[in-house]
Amino acid sequence: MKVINNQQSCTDTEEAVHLRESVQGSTMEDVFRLMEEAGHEQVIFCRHEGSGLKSIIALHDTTMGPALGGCRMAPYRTTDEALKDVLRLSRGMTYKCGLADVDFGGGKAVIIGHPEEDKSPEMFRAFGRFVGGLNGRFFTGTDMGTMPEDFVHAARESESFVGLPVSHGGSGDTAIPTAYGVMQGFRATARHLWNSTDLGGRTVAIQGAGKVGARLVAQLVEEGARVIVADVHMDRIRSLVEKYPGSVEAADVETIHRKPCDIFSPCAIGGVVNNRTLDELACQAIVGSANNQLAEDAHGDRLHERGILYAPDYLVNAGGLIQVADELSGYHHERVMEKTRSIFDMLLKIYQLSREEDLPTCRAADQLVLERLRQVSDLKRILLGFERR
Ligand SMILES: NC(=O)c1ccc[n+]([C@@H]2O[C@H](COP(=O)([O-])OP(=O)(O)OC[C@H]3O[C@@H](n4cnc5c(N)ncnc54)[C@H](O)[C@@H]3O)[C@@H](O)[C@H]2O)c1
Repeated sequence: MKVINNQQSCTDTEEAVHLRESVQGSTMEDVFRLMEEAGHEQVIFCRHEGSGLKSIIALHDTTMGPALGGCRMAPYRTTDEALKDVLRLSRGMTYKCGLADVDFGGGKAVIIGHPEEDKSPEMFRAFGRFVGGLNGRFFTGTDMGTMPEDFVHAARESESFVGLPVSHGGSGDTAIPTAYGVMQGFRATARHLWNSTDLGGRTVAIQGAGKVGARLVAQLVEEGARVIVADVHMDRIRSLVEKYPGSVEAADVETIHRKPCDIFSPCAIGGVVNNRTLDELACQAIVGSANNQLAEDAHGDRLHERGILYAPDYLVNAGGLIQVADELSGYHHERVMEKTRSIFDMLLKIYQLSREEDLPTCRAADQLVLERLRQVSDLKRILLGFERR
């Protein structure tokens, strides 16, 4: 990042003066203020003229290990919007890694650009070089707007990439462990609410029948549950209703959250629990794969007041993260599924803490993450070795 000296020199161009004024005005100060507010360690701005790459990498917390998190590509309207997104997402990754009990910290990258128009192999190679320059402080892969194939180019420049296509050493579709983790979430919720992990006879309303949602429908039907499902792609719903007659019912995307059910499962978009939907929810619990289901933390407090049990999304959807993290220790499918199974126990622990301390579950989960960070940083006080400089 270019830092301009306070003093104006007599050789300054008009452009340099303008840049200094905008930097002095607020931008640099704001980046540090934003980093301070959420506790970020490092923010890196990357620009490559030839490929048009403009990227921001944010490392939130590396107490538990190198930062791990996807790289999102989106046509952000302003740098400010991109910066705020990467700061928010990277902080979320610290929490996700904390509860998933993986030895990684929180990080994320964004590339500013249109995923369908602006990509090129050179752009991802340039990104690969910037990530490589972090010398193992950050590992990344796909997120919204990026595909495993994009990182085949990036991986030519550095080894800090995960989630590559299987033909390039990646571990394959993360929706498999993600759906498995959500099933653990359903079972833990059933145990907590109804004292049995059996989902037979329960009604689950699933918003989004994509890679994760469609897998959940199949598994729930197999366990004897009744499923209500909505998706903006009507063909996906039609084929599920035809495949599972009598067990699956179609619902409208606008009203699925209002359907009376045991569990509402958001598996499409974020922010589904918001000021508009909160009072309309007719479920006993919310357990789903979508990221950032609560529009704001305060909505978690209101769910608690309403007596709706909320399974923190960053725990329940951690199966995909567990899989890509495992790639860095030589991927092993059974090990991934075993670790993903532990979402069941962790969720029960959160529900228990929430009940004992009358805390919203989202706050109980945050508390457990902070406790893990404290324990790991205490462990790291033990010196591993000494290298003569
Ligand atoms: N796949 C993973 O490993 C993984 C991991 C963690 C989190 N997640 C999150 O889980 C969610 C589902 O992931 P996925 O891999 O199944 O994605 P996907 O893109 O395969 O499926 C999403 C589905 O939601 C539908 N949809 C979009 N907007 C909708 C709306 N307003 N109402 C109803 N349906 C709508 C889409 O048509 C699509 O069928 C996403 O929010 C994703 O970020 C996924």
